[in-house]
Amino acid sequence: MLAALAGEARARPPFWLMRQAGRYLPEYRELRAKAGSFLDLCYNPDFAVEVTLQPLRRYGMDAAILFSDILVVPHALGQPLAYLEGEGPKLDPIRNVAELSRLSKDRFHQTLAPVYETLRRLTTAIPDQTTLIGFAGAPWTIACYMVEGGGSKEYAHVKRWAYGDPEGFARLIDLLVEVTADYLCAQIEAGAETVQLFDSWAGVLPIGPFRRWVIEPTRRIVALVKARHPNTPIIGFPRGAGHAYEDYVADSGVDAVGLDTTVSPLWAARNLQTRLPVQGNLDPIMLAAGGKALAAATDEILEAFANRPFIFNLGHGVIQTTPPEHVADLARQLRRWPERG
Ligand SMILES: Cc1c2[nH]c(c1CCC(=O)O)Cc1[nH]c(c(CCC(=O)O)c1C)Cc1[nH]c(c(CCC(=O)O)c1C)Cc1[nH]c(c(C)c1CCC(=O)O)C2
Repeated sequence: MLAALAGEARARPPFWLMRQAGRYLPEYRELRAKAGSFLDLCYNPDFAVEVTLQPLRRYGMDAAILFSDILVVPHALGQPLAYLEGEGPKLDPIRNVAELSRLSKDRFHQTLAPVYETLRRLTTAIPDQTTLIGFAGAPWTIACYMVEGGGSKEYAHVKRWAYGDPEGFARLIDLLVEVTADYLCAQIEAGAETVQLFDSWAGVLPIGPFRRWVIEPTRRIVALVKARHPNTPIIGFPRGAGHAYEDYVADSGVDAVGLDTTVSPLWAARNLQTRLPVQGNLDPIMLAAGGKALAAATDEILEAFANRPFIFNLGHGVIQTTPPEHVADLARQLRRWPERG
């Protein structure tokens, strides 16, 4: 995977899957029940290491992604967070500049110390040739959850703040740029060999605000991390960016880009710089569906990206109802390539 990130086209592309650890695996559900809450799982290095290793044992991915969540960052800034069964994450929303005073950097690294410990242990727990991936949410996406107080359909609160009081909203984004760069550096110092910035809600913004709240904060984080760790590749994943993918890769400074499910592989192969490593972009529902359609969709992606640096992945995370056998089928097909399944 590091060779692909350095710009090498591999005959057999490396692969890993976003959300490769999680509820579709029975061994995850078992450990999750033992841990109690999801946050207990994230902040307990014994559990987090074990959960990170579970998919590798079954499928031998080329990379291990740290088991944690993007929302530990607002949590470490002091914003109360809970994961409610069947409802997803809930935070006490922050809706204006005055409410920013509820956040504090004082206990940030202390709260996240178990995450760094998990990475340190993973450096020796994973096979030598397996790449260790760290991650964080990008400021826009983290702000979406912090302001809405959880997931949302419209992202109306966060957009109204960003559009109506850009100077005030910039204070939240600036704080997130600073702590996220610091967090990624600490992950690299603990052993992460590459880091991915998840911007899951990049696609809800029109182009002007997209430049200001997606590209610009990402560019600043990349510059801050590169100043301390110039050789660690950074993968950007601006999900739903559409045509703005071109601007994102041209202006953010990321070393590689994750493509979501809606991006045509042929469009990407034609329109993104040929030396730029790309990652993606099988529809997670295709993986859940399985069978011939899965095999054909996989071949199509592999063919489109055959002669460029490429990392096979999904276009978004593995969904809970995915049969584990389908992941085994996919791994077998990827390992055989360029021989057809
Ligand atoms: C938006 C986002 C979140 N978290 C994440 C994102 C960005 C990627 C994306 O767009 O999906 C990123 C994430 N979340 C998780 C990882 C672990 C590493 C991996 O295997 O990829 C990573 C990289 C574990 C998780 N994060 C979460 C779970 C499920 C928790 C459980 O066991 O109940 C896991 C395994 C919880 C979570 N965390 C989040 C939501 C919306 C939810 C609830 C949805 C759900 O329950 O599936 C926030």
